[in-house]
Amino acid sequence: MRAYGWRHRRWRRHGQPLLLVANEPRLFEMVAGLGRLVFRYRSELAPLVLAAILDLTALWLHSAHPEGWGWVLAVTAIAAAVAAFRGAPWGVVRSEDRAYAAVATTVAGTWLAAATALGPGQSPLQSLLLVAMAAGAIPWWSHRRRRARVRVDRTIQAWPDLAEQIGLAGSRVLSAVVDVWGWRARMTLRAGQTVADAVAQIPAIESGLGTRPGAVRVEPDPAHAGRFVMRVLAEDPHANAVPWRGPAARSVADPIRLGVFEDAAHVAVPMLRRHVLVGGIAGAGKSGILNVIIGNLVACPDVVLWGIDLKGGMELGPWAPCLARLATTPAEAETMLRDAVRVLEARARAMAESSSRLWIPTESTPALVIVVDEYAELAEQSPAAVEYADSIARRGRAVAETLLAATQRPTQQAMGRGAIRSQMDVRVCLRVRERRDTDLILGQGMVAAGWHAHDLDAPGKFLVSAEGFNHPRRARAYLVTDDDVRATVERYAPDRPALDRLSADALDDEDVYDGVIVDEADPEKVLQTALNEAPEHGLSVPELMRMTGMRRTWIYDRLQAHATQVRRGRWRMPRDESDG
Ligand SMILES: Nc1ncnc2c1ncn2[C@@H]1O[C@H](COP(=O)(O)OP(=O)(O)OP(=O)(O)O)[C@@H](O)[C@H]1O
Repeated sequence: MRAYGWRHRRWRRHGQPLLLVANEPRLFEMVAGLGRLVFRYRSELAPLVLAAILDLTALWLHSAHPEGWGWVLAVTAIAAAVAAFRGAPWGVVRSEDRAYAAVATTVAGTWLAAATALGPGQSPLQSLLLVAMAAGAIPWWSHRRRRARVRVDRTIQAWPDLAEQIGLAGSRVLSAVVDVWGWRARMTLRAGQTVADAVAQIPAIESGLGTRPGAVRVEPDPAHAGRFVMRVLAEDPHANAVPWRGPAARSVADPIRLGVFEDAAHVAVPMLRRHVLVGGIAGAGKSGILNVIIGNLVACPDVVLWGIDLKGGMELGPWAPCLARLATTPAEAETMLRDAVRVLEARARAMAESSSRLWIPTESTPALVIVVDEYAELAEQSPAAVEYADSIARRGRAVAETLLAATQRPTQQAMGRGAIRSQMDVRVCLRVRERRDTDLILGQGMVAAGWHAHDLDAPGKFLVSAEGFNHPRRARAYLVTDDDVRATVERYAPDRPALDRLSADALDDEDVYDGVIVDEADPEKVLQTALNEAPEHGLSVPELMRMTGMRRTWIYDRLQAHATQVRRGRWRMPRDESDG
């Protein structure tokens, strides 16, 4: 059946003779269809259109002002220079694009000048025009960003229909830009709809736009509840590992750069006075995140690092020379956390006496960060340790004593009974198996708000929730290789700080070193005893400095003479000597 439009109704009302219009609609439709086609493919047709315009202009100039070819050349030279140096009027910024614009302007202008003087029909001007057009058209047609812009234009035009089909009827595209990885658009929703509606429709949007699954991101507009930014990633910016370039932090107060967002911005998270929870399935990259954080903190002279690794030191062992203490058994972990509580209390007392509210980390009064790899293991094997950790989580911020804990599923059971999970200020969520695990790591309701960690598809990809990080932006952590760890340890281990006097005094040496009883009057004897009784993984120089009260060079002299290095930066007496 034929559909009759407004033209028929108007003609019927005004009595237009039917005979005259019999073939006109078809002709009209054909012309309109052709016009639509030309408009749709205007970008692709640009070289042909330019050649036609040049021909017609040359025809007119040759007949009206054949002597004006000199002016044409002068204008060409100026236009080519402006295109080359400013990218104007085409608005191009990249040097290759400016070069293309300048060459195209020069060729077109020179041809026009010649055709103005000789006439466009003069042989071989038409052949030259054809060759030049073909040569210029090939890079034009194959230009990636041009094609992307055209695709975006078409998508924007088609959006109203698409929006109906994907359940976002009434939404509109306000503006769109093509970027390195794809394109992004500012969108507005129909009154009453929210970003949550757009988030819920992400798979439908991907299907409607014909992208690969996981290519669309929806980010709320902080200034308007009914608007959002939609990013469409033609390529995954995080497809390849992002190499770590070494520590960027120089103080524990500096934000730590964990990796990069999809727009290549750094993920720089402040960690001073913040407890950090890193969660994700096995192999998701938890140790990788810990490595990035530790790799930065070891370069900060105002923080002391302690580590707990109940996998026998497998994960944190390589950092041992930079850790003032490393616990690898539940008993050591319990002692360490108990000591941390003592440090906390000593600092709190000192601050109360001096009426100060915050412990300011400096090289002589460093912050204390306790790294716990696989927290669930600790909770299972040492409930007493968890009591101490709980206390640190609740009271540690003011005295600059914080926890950095990694675990697979931070259920209440895995985290121990206390309030530790709720005290975690920075949450880093790597890939999880089930949606509800995201809520476990990041907090209740986060999946519904668009934090889809179950969609992360490679190790090291993560979402971060912290103060100032309120939107689910995907990021990928830097990859810290074993060589990076070795180089960083070598560079920074000799300069690691010891705890301040007040904190060190709060520790009971008897307990700390598994029953080593030291005679404080004689540092030589203290050193001898400590090295004899040192644990399997040895003692670090800062620990020995604290025990003996002597300087680094004094310790090194004696270590070189008597002790062996069991691991980089960790010392004890050779076994036969200590046994004897
Ligand atoms: N940022 C990253 N970029 C690329 N690959 C990574 C990244 N982080 C980790 N990986 C890869 O993933 C593997 C597993 O990472 P990692 O050991 O950190 O995971 P995990 O979550 O700690 O696992 P587990 O719970 O078994 O200890 C690594 O061997 C590494 O090859």
